Order: sequence, then structure tokens, then C-alpha cells
Amino acid sequence: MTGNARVVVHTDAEALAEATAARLLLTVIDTLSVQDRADVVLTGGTVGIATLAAVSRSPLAAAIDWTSVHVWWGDERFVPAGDADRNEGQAQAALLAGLPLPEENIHRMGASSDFASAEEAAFAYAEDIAVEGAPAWDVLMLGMGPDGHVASLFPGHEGYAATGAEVVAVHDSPKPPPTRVSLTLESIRRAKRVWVVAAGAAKAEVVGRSLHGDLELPAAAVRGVQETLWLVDAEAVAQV
Ligand SMILES: O=C1O[C@H](COP(=O)(O)O)[C@@H](O)[C@H](O)[C@H]1O
Repeated sequence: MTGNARVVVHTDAEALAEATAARLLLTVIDTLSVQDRADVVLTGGTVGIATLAAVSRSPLAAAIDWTSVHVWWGDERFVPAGDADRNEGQAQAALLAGLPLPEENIHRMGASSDFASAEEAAFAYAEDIAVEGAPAWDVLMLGMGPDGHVASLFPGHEGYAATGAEVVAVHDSPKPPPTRVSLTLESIRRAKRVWVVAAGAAKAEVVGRSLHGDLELPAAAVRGVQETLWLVDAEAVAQV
């Protein structure tokens, strides 16, 4: 098993999303009991968005002072604002629109309708991170593709190897859309807590390989400073 990773298995994808939502809310509550602000990095993907929908239904959400919470993204699809592929748009619909979260606390990665290139959007996001004091991500959630990608870091792809930057532009992504913006592995590893969320039999092979330390897979390389959790369902853990 990689680094300090621990695995938490839930019965199915629905239970996984509900439990991850409760874990996220309680972690934010705990964080705000010992510091003034919480920085949470969201993920796109099936479980990631289902988790946000579960957060929106939870009574625990009312216990949080959302003005003290900043939300960020691990990656984004470089398509026009409003495109259904945008991770931030999916998060907005699933959760953010219903929260009393100040707009300045929502740190969206740039869209192709606002930036001439993914490089410019990546540069702007890195600046945003710097302006906010390069916060230690309190919780950083990552979905994982059936190829072992996390955020928009793909196996054998140049973004996975990027160093010396918080954010990278990604071109020719094996998964559409082809142009993306992603946090780098270095940025992900600054997080206090990294939670990889994955459900379903299609993820079983790469969950198994990741937890056995196959560093060809970006998913195997992520870790948090304090905590690395693999939050999975029974199907996804069948090959561990
Ligand atoms: O493209 C992406 O895919 C992954 C995983 O998606 P899933 O639907 O297989 O769960 C996601 O985590 C990432 O943020 C996203 O941009």
C-alpha cells in the first residue's frame, strides 16, 4: 500500500457518497474549531458530484460558517463557461448555488471563453493560489478514472511529471475534453488530507494497482501530509 494510505470501504456508490459528505462536513466543522478558515479542493467525476449533492441534503451543512470556507478545484475542463463539461458548473448545480458561500471564496479555474489558452488559465489559477497565501489544502478530494488518472494528471502524460508549479495546462488528454487545467502532483501533496473517491467494478483494477504502489498511475502517487484516505465501494476494492 502506498505511503500512509488507509482504505475505507462502503457497501455501494450511494453509501460512499453519503459517508464522504458527512466526513467532509465534520472535517470542515473540526477545522473551523481550531483555525479561522478552511480550504477545500473539490473534484469532478461521478462520486465527487454525488458527494456534493449529499452535502447539500445534509443537516450538518447548517452548522458551518460558510463565509470561512474557500473552495477550489483539483482540475477543470478548458471549455467555455456554461459548458456542461465544466466541473465547477456541475458543483454549482449540485451544491454551491444553495450555500451561503461568498462569491470571492469560490476559486474557479478559468474557462476557454475567458482565457486565450489553458496555459493562461493555469497561470491565473497559480496567481490566485499565491494571492491567498498558498493555503495548505485542508481537504483535497480526488475522483479517479478507470485509467488511474486523478485531477487531470494522466498516466504517461506530461502533466503528471510537471514540477515547480502549482498548476499545469494539459493538452491531448486521453479523456475528453482534450484541453484541461490541473493542480500538479506537488500541489496535491501539500494537502493536509487527500481523499481519493472511487466506486464501481470499472475502477477495481486501478484501485488494486494503486494501492500496491504502481507509480505508473497518478492515483498511486498522491498523498496528504496528515492523511491519505481511499474512500471506495465494495466493487472498487475487489482487486486489492
Ligand atoms: O475527467 C475527470 O474524471 C475524473 C473521474 O471521473 P469519474 O466519472 O470516472 O468518477 C474526475 O475525478 C476529474 O475531476 C475529472 O475532470
